[in-house]
Amino acid sequence: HNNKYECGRHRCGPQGPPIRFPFRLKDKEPLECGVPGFDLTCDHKHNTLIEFSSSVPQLSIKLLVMEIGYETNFLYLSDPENCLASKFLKLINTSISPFQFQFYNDDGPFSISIFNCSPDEQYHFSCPVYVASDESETLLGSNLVSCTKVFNLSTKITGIDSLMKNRLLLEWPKPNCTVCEASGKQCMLKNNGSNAASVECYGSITGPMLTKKILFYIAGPAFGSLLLLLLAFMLFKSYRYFRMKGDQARSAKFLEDYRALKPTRFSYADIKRITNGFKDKLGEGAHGAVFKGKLSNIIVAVKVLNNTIEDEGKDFINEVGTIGKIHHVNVVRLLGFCAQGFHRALVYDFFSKGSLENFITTPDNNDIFLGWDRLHQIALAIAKGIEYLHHGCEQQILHFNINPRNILLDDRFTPKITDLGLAKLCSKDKSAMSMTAVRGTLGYISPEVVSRNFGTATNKADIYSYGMLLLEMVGGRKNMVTGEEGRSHILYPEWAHNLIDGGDVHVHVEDEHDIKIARKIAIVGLWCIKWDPSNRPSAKTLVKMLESDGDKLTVPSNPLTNNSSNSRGCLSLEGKKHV
Ligand SMILES: Nc1ncnc2c1ncn2[C@@H]1O[C@H](COP(=O)(O)OP(=O)(O)OP(=O)(O)O)[C@@H](O)[C@H]1O
Repeated sequence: HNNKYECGRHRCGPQGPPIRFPFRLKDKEPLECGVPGFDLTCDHKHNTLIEFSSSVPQLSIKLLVMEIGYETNFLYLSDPENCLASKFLKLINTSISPFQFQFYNDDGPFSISIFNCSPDEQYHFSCPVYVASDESETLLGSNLVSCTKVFNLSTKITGIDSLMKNRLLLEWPKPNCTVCEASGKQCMLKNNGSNAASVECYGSITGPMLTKKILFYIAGPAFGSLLLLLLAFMLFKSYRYFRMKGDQARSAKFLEDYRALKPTRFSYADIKRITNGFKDKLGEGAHGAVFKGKLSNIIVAVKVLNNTIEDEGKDFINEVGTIGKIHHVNVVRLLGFCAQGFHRALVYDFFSKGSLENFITTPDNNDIFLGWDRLHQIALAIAKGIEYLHHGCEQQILHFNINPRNILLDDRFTPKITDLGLAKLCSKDKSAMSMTAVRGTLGYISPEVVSRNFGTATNKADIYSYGMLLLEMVGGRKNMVTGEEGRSHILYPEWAHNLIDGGDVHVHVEDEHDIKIARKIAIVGLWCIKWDPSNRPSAKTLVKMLESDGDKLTVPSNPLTNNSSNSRGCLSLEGKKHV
């Protein structure tokens, strides 16, 4: 009993049956681990063997233990030489105690025949002796013409057929551990092994067997998983390494392009990485969503375009090439782009203050209002940006969508015109409500762009939009009117003329200097929105007008003078100082 925990820990090989009471691994386990007659051994191939010895040495045989049915008291054997039939002849003449062959209970004895076949026939069989449970049938079926019957046996032993399959079933009546086994416990003889009929249960099978089980069922897979993990880790490391190498190369290329003021082409995977899986969304416009990203320590904004078509993106790349050549302090620079399958993206510098729209407000909104000097600087800088687009490039560039949302501000409130050429880059407009991709944003579109009846669209369309933007900056109101009622105001903003009434600016302004600025911006704005494009100033003139002190600027006439007094778009400024 002291050694009981030494018992039941063995197996000859990973596939072999577990060896526990009443079996014992001879020479490895103490005697009390098993019962006499149940000794097993292992061969050098890790097979489990049982020996049935006889006083006549030639009759002693060793068979392979394939399976031990501890809960059913069955032992499944086979012959390592694959000639179980000949071994069977010896077995029935040998004591196989404590085992017995399985017996029929009901059907009584039956006969078997054992044949010796000529060498010619023997190749059909694994060994010279053939067993048939039904003589004639087997002989006919197998056409054993050159076999001679060597043995006839009338027996109640069942399962003889399985000898042909090299399988023999033995059972042991005692000791009977089925109860212990069924309850997951270990089994041992009572009273120190004096009576094989009487057993008791203790511990659990999983206890002593655990080490083995751990080895075979847990440690094995665990080790395998560990190996897999190690492999995966190494793969991941090398992937990271090559990715890092790739990233470094891309970063180097990007920095090179950046210095050369050239947009870099990125793959969609790059775009994903730059935006960290599109994590930080800055906003969404009519053409797509904008995400914050990082590239070689440069913070970028990535615009992922909607409504793209899958093609080689040649037009897109050409267009991007043109836009990529545009470099001006007041125009957003295109750092890179992506054209892969359906994917189209544009990579720009990131501007922390967002768009000018965030700062369109009345002067009394101290938290947002930028101050008249700064507004003036912004207005002038935008005009310079437009002047560059219209007159400073090889090819005239028309924006067609100047509006406060498309003016971004950097840390020092330097304005940058963005969304350049987007109308051309995008195949279709998503939001028919607020935008017409080719024409611009409602509220900023010039009459001739809305309808060709009013003339042809020229660079003066951008001047019109810019004028609306200036008037918004002064009036502090959003120039977007939606719904049926607002339609006429979009076409011609009467309210803008009310900003300047009789030469005075109708905005809440205290300081003389500020009044001058507000007046100047408003007058320039009004000139820009003249109905006839030819009456609008060019971008060059705009710059001059805004750079002048403004005293000599005349207020343009209001084409709607007759009904302007009851204008629905009138700016309500009650209670504020009229200057
Ligand atoms: N380069 C950038 N840096 C910082 N923010 C940006 C940048 N580009 C765009 N944004 C922000 O992303 C949001 C969406 O911009 P986007 O240009 O797509 O739309 P929009 O101009 O508002 O609309 P639309 O495209 O219809 O004119 C806006 O809030 C804008 O301020």
